[in-house]
Amino acid sequence: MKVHDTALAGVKRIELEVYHDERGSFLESYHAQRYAAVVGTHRFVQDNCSYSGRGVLRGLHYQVKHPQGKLLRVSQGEIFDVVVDLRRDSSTFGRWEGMVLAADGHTQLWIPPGFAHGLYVLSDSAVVEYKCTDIYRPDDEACLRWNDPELAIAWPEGAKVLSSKDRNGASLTQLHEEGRLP
Ligand SMILES: Cc1cn([C@H]2C[C@H](O)[C@@H](COP(=O)(O)OP(=O)(O)O[C@H]3O[C@@H](C)C(=O)[C@@H](O)[C@H]3O)O2)c(=O)[nH]c1=O
Repeated sequence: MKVHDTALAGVKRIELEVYHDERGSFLESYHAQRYAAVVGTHRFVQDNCSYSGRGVLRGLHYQVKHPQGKLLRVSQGEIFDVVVDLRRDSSTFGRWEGMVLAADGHTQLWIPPGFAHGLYVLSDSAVVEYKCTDIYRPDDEACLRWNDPELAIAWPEGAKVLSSKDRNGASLTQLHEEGRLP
C-alpha cells in the first residue's frame, strides 16, 4: 500500500494493493502491523457500514469528549468525502479538505481523532465502511453545519438529502462559543 499526506496534518490517503486474477480480485483493508505506521497507537473498537442513495449528505459529525479516529473506505459507488480540522492546537484548525473516493479507486482515508467528517453520494448508491477508534456515544455527538458560510465547503453541485439532525447543525463559531469542540 502507498500512504500519502494531505493538506491537513495527520489525515492520510492510502492506496490499497489489489490482487487480480481470473476469479476476480482481493485486497487487505486492514492489517494491524502494517497500519501501525499510519494510525500510530490507536486501536479500532467499532466497525461501521452505511448505505446511501444518490444525493445523500451525511455530516458533518464528530464526538466532543470521546473523539473517534476513522479509517474509511468506499466499497460500492462514489462519494465526495469531507474532513474539517477541529483540533484547536492545530495549524490547520477550521480548514477543510474534500476528495472523491470511489470503490474502484481502492483508496482509504485515515482521519485522526479531532476532525468533523461528512460525505456526499455522487453515484446511484454508495456503501461506506469505516473502523473507529472509539465507540459511538450519541450523547457526546455534535453536528457541524454542512453549509456553514465560515467553512465555505465546495460541495459538488446537486440536490442534497439530509437527516433532520444534519439540517440543524451548528456553525463552527457557535460550537466554539458553546465549548463543544473536541
Ligand atoms: C453513527 C452511529 C449511528 N447509529 C444509529 C443511530 C441512528 O439510529 C442511525 C443513523 O445514525 P446517524 O444519522 O448518526 O448516521 P450517519 O449520518 O451515517 O452518521 C455517521 O456519519 C458519518 C459522516 C460519520 O463520520 C460517522 O461517524 C457517523 O456520525 O444509526 C448507531 O447505532 N451507531 C453508530 O455508530
